[in-house]
Amino acid sequence: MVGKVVKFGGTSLGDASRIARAADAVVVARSEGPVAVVVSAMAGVTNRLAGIAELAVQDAAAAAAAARALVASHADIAAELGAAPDGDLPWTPARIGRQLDESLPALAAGDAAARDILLASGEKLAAWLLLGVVQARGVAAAIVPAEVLVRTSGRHGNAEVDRTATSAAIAARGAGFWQGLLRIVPGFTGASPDGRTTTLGRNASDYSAALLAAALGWPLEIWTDVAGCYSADPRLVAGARLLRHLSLADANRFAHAGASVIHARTLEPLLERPVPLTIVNSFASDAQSTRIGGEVSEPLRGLALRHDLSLARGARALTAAAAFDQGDDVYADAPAAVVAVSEDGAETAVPVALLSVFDDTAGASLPHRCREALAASDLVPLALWWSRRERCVRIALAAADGQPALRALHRLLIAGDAPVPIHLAVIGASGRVGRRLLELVAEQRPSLRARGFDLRVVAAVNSRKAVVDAAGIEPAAVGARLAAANEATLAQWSHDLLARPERPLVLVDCTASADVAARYPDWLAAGIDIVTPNKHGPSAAAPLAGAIAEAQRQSGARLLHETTVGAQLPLLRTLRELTSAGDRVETLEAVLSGTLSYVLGRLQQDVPFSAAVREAVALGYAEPHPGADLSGADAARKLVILLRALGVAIDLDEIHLQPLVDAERLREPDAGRLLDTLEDQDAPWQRAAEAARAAGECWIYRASWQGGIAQLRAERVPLSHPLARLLPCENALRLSSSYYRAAPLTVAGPGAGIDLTAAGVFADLLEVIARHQPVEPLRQMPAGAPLRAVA
Ligand SMILES: NC(=O)C1=CN([C@@H]2O[C@H](COP(=O)(O)OP(=O)(O)OC[C@H]3O[C@@H](n4cnc5c(N)ncnc54)[C@H](O)[C@@H]3O)[C@@H](O)[C@H]2O)C=CC1
Ligand SMILES: N[C@@H](CC=O)C(=O)O
Repeated sequence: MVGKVVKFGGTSLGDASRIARAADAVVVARSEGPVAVVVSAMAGVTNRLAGIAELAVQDAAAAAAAARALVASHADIAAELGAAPDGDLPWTPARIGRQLDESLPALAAGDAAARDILLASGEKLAAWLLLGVVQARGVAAAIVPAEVLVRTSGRHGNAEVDRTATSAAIAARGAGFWQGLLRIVPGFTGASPDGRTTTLGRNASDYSAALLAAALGWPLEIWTDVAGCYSADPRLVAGARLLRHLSLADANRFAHAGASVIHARTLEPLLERPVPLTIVNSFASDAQSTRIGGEVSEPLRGLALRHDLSLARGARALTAAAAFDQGDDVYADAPAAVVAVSEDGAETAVPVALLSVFDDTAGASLPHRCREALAASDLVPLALWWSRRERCVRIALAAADGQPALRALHRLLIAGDAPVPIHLAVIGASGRVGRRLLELVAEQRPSLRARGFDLRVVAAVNSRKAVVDAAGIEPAAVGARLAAANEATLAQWSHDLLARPERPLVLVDCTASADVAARYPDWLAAGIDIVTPNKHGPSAAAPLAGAIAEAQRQSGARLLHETTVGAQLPLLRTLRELTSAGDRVETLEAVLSGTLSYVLGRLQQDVPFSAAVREAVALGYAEPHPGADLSGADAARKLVILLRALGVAIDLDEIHLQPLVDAERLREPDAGRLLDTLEDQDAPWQRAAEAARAAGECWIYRASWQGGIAQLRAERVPLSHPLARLLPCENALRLSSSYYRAAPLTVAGPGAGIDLTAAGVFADLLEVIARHQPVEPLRQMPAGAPLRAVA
């Protein structure tokens, strides 16, 4: 009976909930026939184990403590899942812990065999966890140690597999063994001829699974965090297409060129004994996948970029570059292999990008079309040649040109005139700003399409529910889709979103939630751009603010939040630009709260305080909880954001803040009940307004920064004061600086309101979108590189 081999990557087993989902998938698969499962270590565990191995050399006690903590964390997850395996177990966390303790002296001495025992324990612990959950779901299962199946050389750390001996060892167990119990095998691991544990090199669990599938003749499913193989890396190319059916040979050509997701080594056993391979996204609700092998295949059309190569300078260099295609795996394993050597043999290498372009429908015209596409994008290749062996065009480019060329060629050769999809996840989609933003998306979509972009809402979330749909959600249908959706926690929908492969993905946070803002570093690190009117992220204290900045720096994704101060007023960007041009703030005063500007303005028009607050709420100026406005806390966040734009390092707790109404009453969590308590403020505020009027003054809620002190409070100012002349809801800023000394820089206008805020958020969105123009401007050749094109 034919079964299947299912392999789970580290992200698919990243935490208790993911392990539970993996177990669910295994149970379903088992109900359909025999299954063997291969597991990676939980995400991050192999790196931690490698760190422990290094630590052991310097500080054995610290390494022992770290190893114990790591093992214990797996036992904790088993407890959380309520599932510890039973039966005849080859290992348990306790036994692995003892083994690691015992191997510490050898690890401290740098023993490679001990290091392999340590590294392999990640997969063993993951197998143990999955076994427990699968058994708890009523499936009879057992672990098979990889050491009894995978025969390798004794090269610890990166052992070579003896495929013949491995196939024989797997087959020797007999059909009944594999078809009876569900078998769980740790990936990445094997054993040397003398029976010692070896490891197969980084990311080798796919290879382990392929060895097992080929030996059993069973199809292989690799469950990972992407839906499969794309026509280009979807993190780099907007509009990359999922390749649904590839032949094994084409997948091998693509993988050799550096296409991500599948490693060429994984395909080797499958090429020898063909069985189909399917790549499945463990997290996506839609069932997209790439199937490799099998009866159906499509012509290969895609691009792969490698940027871990170097090209030596010198007259003969590029001619030699063509030898790249004749050499076997000159570049396959070395992190920065030299593609060619210079004439004098010196390795004065410059980093290059190597782009491989496959289009099996293009025939002999492909090199010519590539040249034209590069020229149309003002990109100059260092070399361009046809690889007869791989049937693709290879293009060597200056390293900085790699990604622009990838995007340009993908657009011009593969995607054609199809618009670039921009994927949107709207958080707070049922709120006032969120709903208006969705209307703008619907209204502006046609004009954006004419400019080559296809705006697609792929996720919509409110405080209780979430819809994620890669096929797109009509903006007008978001409300209904959310109403019909399942409940989802922030952790759940964030996790689903992080697993989405689509890029560009822009998360629009239209909440006022600190919990949502706390996730920004994770999303940014995953290359998800964020656009938001939520002040919690940009005004966050040091740890979160630092993590947000670092995630942007590392991934290149951006957080845009121009509306967090003054809604759509031209403020933050201008101030940042002035600061980068050398301006230095000296003093500033401002009215930053639209709500309080409105309320205090209406007092002057004899409207009672409590009625004015209700009006501000109804007009959409107030925060979801108006206590944030009345306490001054919302304005304080704006002052922090404003000062940071001016280069002043400041945190919220440094602001001297006087609330507009007493702090006790603001503890009321229910917004409606808070409004009901405000009537007793009417008389005192009426008296205060009259007294001010009698003195030729009015009340404003004034923000100031002077002598390094930032404060916010209600103040009386003469009617002639520039900040006194504002209409209700208007904001204003007066800034004196090194460039604005003679007369202050003044910006004033409506500073709150749903329409203006949503328009500002949309403007930020357009700025993010503009970065994804498919063709990028001309880049310079690296200075002083005497390279000669041989195209
Ligand atoms: N109204 C205005 O004039 C301006 C508003 N803003 C900001 O715009 C943002 C949105 O304001 P409104 O639309 O008035 O708020 P709202 O209360 O109408 O909507 C908030 C939305 O966020 C959702 N939400 C709350 N917590 C969530 C969570 N943890 N996970 C997922 N969704 C969650 C709610 O379900 C709702 O859909 C706020 O940050 C506000 O400060 C910024 C500038 C001006
Ligand atoms: N509640 C705010 C509006 C959004 O930032 C205000 O009143 O200014």
